[in-house]
Amino acid sequence: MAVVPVGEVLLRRREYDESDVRVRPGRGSRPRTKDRPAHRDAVEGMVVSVDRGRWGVVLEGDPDRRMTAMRARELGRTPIVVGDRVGVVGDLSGRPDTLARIVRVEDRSTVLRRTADDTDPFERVVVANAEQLLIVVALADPPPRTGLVERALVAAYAGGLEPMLGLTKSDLADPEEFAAHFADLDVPVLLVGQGDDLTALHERIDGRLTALIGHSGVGKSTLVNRLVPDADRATGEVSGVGKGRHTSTQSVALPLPEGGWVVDTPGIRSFGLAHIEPDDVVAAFADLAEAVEDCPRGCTHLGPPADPECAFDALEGKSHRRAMAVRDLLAALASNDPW
Ligand SMILES: Nc1nc2c(ncn2[C@@H]2O[C@H](COP(=O)(O)OP(=O)(O)OP(=O)(O)O)[C@@H](O)[C@H]2O)c(=O)[nH]1
Ligand SMILES: [Zn+2]
Repeated sequence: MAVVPVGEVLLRRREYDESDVRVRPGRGSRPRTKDRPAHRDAVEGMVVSVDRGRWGVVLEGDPDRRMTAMRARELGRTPIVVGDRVGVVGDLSGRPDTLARIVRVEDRSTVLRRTADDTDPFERVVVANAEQLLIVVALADPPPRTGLVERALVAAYAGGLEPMLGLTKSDLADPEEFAAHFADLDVPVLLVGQGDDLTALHERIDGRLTALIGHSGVGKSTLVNRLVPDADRATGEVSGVGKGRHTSTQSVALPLPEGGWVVDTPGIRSFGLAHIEPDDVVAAFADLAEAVEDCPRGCTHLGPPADPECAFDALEGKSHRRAMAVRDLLAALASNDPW
């Protein structure tokens, strides 16, 4: 039975659209909302799928207690996304043709966003409350692009997710050179290709909520099918309870047999970096967050010539190396090229 730990912050309630509230990990500055006395009897659930006005919800983290729900009218157009912690009332039996009602959406502890692209003009939260982001990258076929990974890392740090890199196709190319780019960030790097042993990955994802992203063709589906042996069936089941067919552009949470969830995020091609400030990224690193308190006001931490007095440049040793690696991420953020 999968049980997803519920962060203290998630127990507070949300009554309006806070999808624009920026999550600053480690600062304790969560948005405050008024407590809502109604629906005290609502049962806690997690959203595992979204399909045109219907949400797949599991009760208390148990994949076997799955139901379809609608959004209560009083929530208006409050976005509800995969990973959201919700309160549900009504028919919770999950039997065919029954519909529960989502009456509450809890504050999110993390948000992974995507920007607008040509298929979807709106910026959206793709996954809420994921503790980690597994960035799946092929070492060849297609060749890896550090820029793409840097942007994913920025989105993870700014959204409060712990990132890790999962490299595939190490049978086609040596991982060392690519992995070296990210060594100073202390991002865990795991081999997760077709022939790789997944024990180390399981140690990190079992019992937790992990979002997976990856460019088309990197082998993400191959990996998901190894992690969740009945993933295709699970996806089908989720769609079966909704209004229509599952659309492959929606995120879906899949239960790991060992407990915990992976959220597959098909079709994500860009991240909402335009709305991220350099300090949102820096905040993910305690030593660097402290250092930048000595930076001049408005410092973007890019170093000379833009920021000649950046405190990053006064650091030494490991912190300096990490600062320079973070500076590379901030440069990717500043350039704001799409993937
Ligand atoms: N050589 C090699 N091929 C792999 C590995 N992992 C996956 N592949 C192959 O790469 C191709 C793409 O894999 P998929 O799992 O479909 O990739 P995906 O990232 O889900 O791509 P989309 O389905 O397009 O989103 C398939 O032909 C896989 O068999 C690997 O570790 N090594
Ligand atoms: Zn600075």
